[in-house]
Amino acid sequence: MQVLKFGGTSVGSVESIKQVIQIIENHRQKGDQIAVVFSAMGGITNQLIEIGRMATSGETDYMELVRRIEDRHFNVVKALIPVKEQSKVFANVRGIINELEDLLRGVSLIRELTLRTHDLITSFGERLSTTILTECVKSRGIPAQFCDARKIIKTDTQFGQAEVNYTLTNQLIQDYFAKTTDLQMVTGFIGSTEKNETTTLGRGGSDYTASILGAALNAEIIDIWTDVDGMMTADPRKVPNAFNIPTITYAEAMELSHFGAKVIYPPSLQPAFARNIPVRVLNTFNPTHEGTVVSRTAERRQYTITGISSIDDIALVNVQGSGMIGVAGVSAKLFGVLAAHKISVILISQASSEHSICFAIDPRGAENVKTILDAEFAIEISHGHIDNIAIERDLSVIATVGEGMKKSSGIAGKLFSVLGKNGVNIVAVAQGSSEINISVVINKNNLSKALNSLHNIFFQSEARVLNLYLVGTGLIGKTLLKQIFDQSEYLRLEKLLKVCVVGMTNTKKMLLDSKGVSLDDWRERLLTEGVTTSLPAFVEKIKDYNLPNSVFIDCTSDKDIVQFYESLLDANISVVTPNKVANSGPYAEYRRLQRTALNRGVKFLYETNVGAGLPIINTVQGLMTSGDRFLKIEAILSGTLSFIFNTFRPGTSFADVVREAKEKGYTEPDPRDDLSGQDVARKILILAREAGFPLEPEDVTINNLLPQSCLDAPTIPAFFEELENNNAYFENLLSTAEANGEKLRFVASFENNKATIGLRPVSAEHPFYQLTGADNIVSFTTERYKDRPLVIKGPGAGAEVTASGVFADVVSIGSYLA
Ligand SMILES: NC(=O)C1=CN([C@@H]2O[C@H](COP(=O)(O)OP(=O)(O)OC[C@H]3O[C@@H](n4cnc5c(N)ncnc54)[C@H](OP(=O)(O)O)[C@@H]3O)[C@@H](O)[C@H]2O)C=CC1
Ligand SMILES: N[C@@H](CC=O)C(=O)O
Ligand code: NA
Repeated sequence: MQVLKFGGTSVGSVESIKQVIQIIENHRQKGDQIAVVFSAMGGITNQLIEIGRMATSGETDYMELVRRIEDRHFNVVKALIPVKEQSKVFANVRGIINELEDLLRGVSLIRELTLRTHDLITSFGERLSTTILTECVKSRGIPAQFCDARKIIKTDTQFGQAEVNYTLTNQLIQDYFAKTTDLQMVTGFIGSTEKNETTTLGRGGSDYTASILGAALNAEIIDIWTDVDGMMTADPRKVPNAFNIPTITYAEAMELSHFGAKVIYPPSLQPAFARNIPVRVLNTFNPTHEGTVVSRTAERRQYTITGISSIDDIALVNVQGSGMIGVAGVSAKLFGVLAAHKISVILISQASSEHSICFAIDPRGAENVKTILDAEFAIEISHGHIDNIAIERDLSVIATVGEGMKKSSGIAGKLFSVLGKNGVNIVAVAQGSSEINISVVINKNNLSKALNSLHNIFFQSEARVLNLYLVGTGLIGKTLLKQIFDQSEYLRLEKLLKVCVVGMTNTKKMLLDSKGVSLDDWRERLLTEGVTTSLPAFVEKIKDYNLPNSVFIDCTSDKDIVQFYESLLDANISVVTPNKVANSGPYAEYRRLQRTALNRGVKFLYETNVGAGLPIINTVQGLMTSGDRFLKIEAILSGTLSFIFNTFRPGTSFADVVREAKEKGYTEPDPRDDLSGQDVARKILILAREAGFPLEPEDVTINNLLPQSCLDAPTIPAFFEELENNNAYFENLLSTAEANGEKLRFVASFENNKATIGLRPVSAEHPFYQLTGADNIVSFTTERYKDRPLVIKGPGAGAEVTASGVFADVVSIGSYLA
């Protein structure tokens, strides 16, 4: 025997009823022995409740609503039952409606609606739907019989939420089914007392009917047909990556449903659970989908977590005071008074110090609870044993549920760590010793971020999502976007990383899309959909979005953007940048950013500040971490100047060589920064700081290479003009060096707390002599690398190598967050 139950949407329209009939026919064709339970047509129960209310308050137009109910059922008859059989069914439906009308007339006369009458009125929904469904099935040649559940489900007299008398009910069901071979079409939701008064079974009523029936008949399975593909790992409206759960245990379903998953109401499945009968949740509108099987034990799973659920709005009540420590009976009194006032408590947490108890409630009742507790604990409060009763609002609870969590270590660690890394403060925690639910209370504004980051971390076959915000779509920015686009498939498959660019801006326009901007047409979208921008507006948007695993990438050379870094890091957003400005300003500012990132558990990465993609900063940090000490740094740190002095020949134009360096993407946006030595000064300053020396910008001595007129040039074109004017000067520099068999190198050095940069002729024996192209070279002499220095050498400028360095920093944040 299999029991099928169809909910309100499944029997809500002609089209859906066709699906239902098809499902029933499929079972019949397979020879399955089935019984079918029906809810009222979607919306009818609420209408009946409204009609009851109207009749009680003397509103006469309730008859209009009754007409509409009748019409809706008649329309199904007209559409699904052959014409010659219709009149009999119309008469049948009319008979039921007449009974309802008589009842309502009585109610409107006495102007009183008891719970008992209320139950009787609402019973008409299931009686009407099941009557029609029975006729529809019969008209297709299936021997079916209408079964009024009031004959077989016996309850007490708690109208509205009656208790089932299982001994009597099981016997009645078994006797009834023993006597018939016809397909039984059973009204859900309703039963009757021993005196045959109509009762209803409360929330989840028709599921309950199916469960009672299944248990009494020892069914193989109970199929609950709904309008969704079973239960999901999270609410898909809040977590777009949520997916179907194929199997779940009763206990898990219970924990998840308590937290708002509305697909089924697991307490109504208790009779099936007690007899170990699996319940399958299926979709009438997608009948081939496997749905979710709820059973006593779930199969071995891929994930330790089964689902994540939330109650979006709660208030937390905190009862605290030194007078509570070691005093028995405080919680009994507290929860006793709450129970007496029928206040439902969602979550409780008490630390072993016994100094405070906090509990979560529906925020609508918060003021009332405060009044009640203030009165109940008035004496304790006046004596100072209990502080004031404090209410905290705008909170949410997230429940992470799964049998796989039992006796499995590291789950809580992972949960707290991912929330921590995303800046989600945990206000309260509760985990029962059943170990299948860890509930955390957080601020409501972090709910979406928390749900999505937890879902992302616990359902591991999914790629981790990294949300990127890019400022600067110039040379480095656009190259980075291209590299991310080209590499996205690899990252997804090999690194389980989904890199989403959710925001981008330049000086003209910004574009934000929380689903991610596709990187094949970002340029067009930025141009057409982008809106007027400013850095404060962009940063504000980022904070509003409040997405998990966020990274801010500064690919500008802007000097003012630095002011936003700290607040971004503070909001748990990592920062990656090739822009050297932040790290080469006042030392205190540099330190503050480092500390903020550290305190917040996020990353501030800038490998490309020195030597573009060459692993220079990482190397220094590695040496520092492992306890080495720096004695001397000697380096060529400008790709531009390297290129220039490797390319310039007497008799050619120095300005043209600088132009070529710019075209090749080696120079700063403003090439005066390179030629003035400013860029190199910043780099050696950053290196010295990374090596543990608290240098200020003015501690770097710049031996300038340019004639004064070039330094004074007010604009970039004027600068190039001055370079042309001074060609002889540059030729002279070069030929003097060459006459001595030397080459010109712009060298930065740091030793004995002193940083110096400047042009230096080097002879053939010097390791910097052989440098070609736009290469950089850095030589570190340290305690451990004293006899022979540690040397890093290679291309130190250019779009591809720089963007790839930025990219590597971004990906390392992905690995860190995972
Ligand atoms: N080239 C190289 O080899 C290396 C470069 N770097 C660093 O990379 C950074 C970027 O260089 P590059 O790509 O060549 O520079 P570009 O001039 O090509 O691009 C800069 C981008 O930043 C945008 N921008 C500037 N200021 C703002 C602002 N206030 N708000 C929003 N957007 C802004 C510009 O907007 P718009 O398009 O509207 O002008 C532009 O898109 C620099 O800091 C540089 O030092 C670091 C290592 C190596
Ligand atoms: N302009 C710089 C680029 C890297 O920071 C250089 O030439 O090295
Ligand atoms: Na580097």
